Amino acid sequence: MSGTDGGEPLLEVRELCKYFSEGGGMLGGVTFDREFPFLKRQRGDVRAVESVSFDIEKGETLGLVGESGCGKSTLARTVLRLLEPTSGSVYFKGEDLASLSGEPLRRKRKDMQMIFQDPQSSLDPRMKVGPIVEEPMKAHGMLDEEGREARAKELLEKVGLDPQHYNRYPHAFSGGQRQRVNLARALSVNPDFIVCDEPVSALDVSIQAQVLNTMRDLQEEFDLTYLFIAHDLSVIRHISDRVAVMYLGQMVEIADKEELFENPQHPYTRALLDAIPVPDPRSGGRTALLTGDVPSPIDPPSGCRFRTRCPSLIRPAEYDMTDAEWANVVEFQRAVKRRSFETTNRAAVRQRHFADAEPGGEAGTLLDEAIGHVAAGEWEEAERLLTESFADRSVCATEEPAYEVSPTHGESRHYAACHLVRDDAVAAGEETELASSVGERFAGSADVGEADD
Ligand SMILES: Nc1ncnc2c1ncn2[C@@H]1O[C@H](COP(=O)(O)OP(=O)(O)OP(=O)(O)O)[C@@H](O)[C@H]1O
Repeated sequence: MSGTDGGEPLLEVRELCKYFSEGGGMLGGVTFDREFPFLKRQRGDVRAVESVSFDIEKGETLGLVGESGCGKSTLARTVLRLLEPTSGSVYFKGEDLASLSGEPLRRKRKDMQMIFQDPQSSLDPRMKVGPIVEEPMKAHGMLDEEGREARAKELLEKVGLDPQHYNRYPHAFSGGQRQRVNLARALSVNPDFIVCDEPVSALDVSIQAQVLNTMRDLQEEFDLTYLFIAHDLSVIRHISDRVAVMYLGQMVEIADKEELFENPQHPYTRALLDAIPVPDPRSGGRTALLTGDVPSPIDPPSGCRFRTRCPSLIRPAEYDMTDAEWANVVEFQRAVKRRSFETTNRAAVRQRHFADAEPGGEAGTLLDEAIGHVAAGEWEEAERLLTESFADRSVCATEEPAYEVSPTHGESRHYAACHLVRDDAVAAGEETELASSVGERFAGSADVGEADD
């Protein structure tokens, strides 16, 4: 899903995957605990980044947002080839980075710099800031000693520091100033592209905006392109032209900033936006929070990875249910999975979960069976029956979503990986292998649920 129209992309990322091996083992990936040998551990690859595609146009800032552990840093490092991709391609100025190694890759790296979250630990405390800024120039054989010193002083001034501080040590600077030193250091080799990994997260809120403004000024002056990672949507809103939202290793939505904030299409994006603290303390700060645990990237859910927490899971077409009945079924299935209530008897379970709306027909029969298991304390049986009969039959489980919709703000393309938008889509991804094997019965026939989020 290339993000932009018109201009040449500086960076093109295609179907990029990065898996971390968690060992294999002789027993087919199963290991045993030494202290508690009855405990088995399933090992497999951590699918940190899976099939990610996007473009970044020259001169723009793409904001990358998502909860901790969703794969933002791994994606950034894999794009820069600091980590070897498992598969997929990264084209920088039209050149496939995967085809480079050794000296040509090292030379290319000059054009692609990275700034990290913690300005403290990324600066060597034993070095003065002048030599710190000069270090990358030295490594790439740029200028002579005098030239490097002059450029370092000039850059210190450009990033908002006093060039007289050339001989100071990092500890003499505040957090914001240290991040400015990092900026000067990254700029020293005249890069085209800078990956900024949570560059202001460790700074006081009052300092964040100042550093972000400097970054924007530098972008203009030096014709820079940024991939800007943050978990804080207000920071993303401040700096980005377009925004990409990541969940459990995959892109779920990419759109123009205004489009993403004003017309979000993915329930995960909406949940993130709802979780932004609001300024009025009387409203309770946060309006809604994401519930449920993030599944393991070792064994992510089929279809849409967000479906196990999604407030808008689509009802399987084969069941005749009202929205309220379906909402109760989903809530019950998740509660059983979490074992989040005490087992009592059938009537109490019904009263607790289906007082206002209980489905009849085939769904009602299955539900009755599941409630019977719960009342008998047979949690596993209940969980299996509910998952197989309901959650796994949703199109959200059987088909991987990939759609493009028409934007209502701006010109950029709007990608949304959610089946809820399929009726409005101008383009859709191909049916996956999973869909054709598991979901044949449901493909093309599932109904779009109207559960509100
Ligand atoms: N070297 C590694 N070996 C195994 N798993 C890893 C490795 N690095 C990252 N992971 C796993 O990959 C997933 C993505 O991690 P990553 O650090 O990229 O996420 P993130 O979104 O940048 O998180 P944060 O905002 O906390 O930095 C996580 O499940 C993490 O545990």
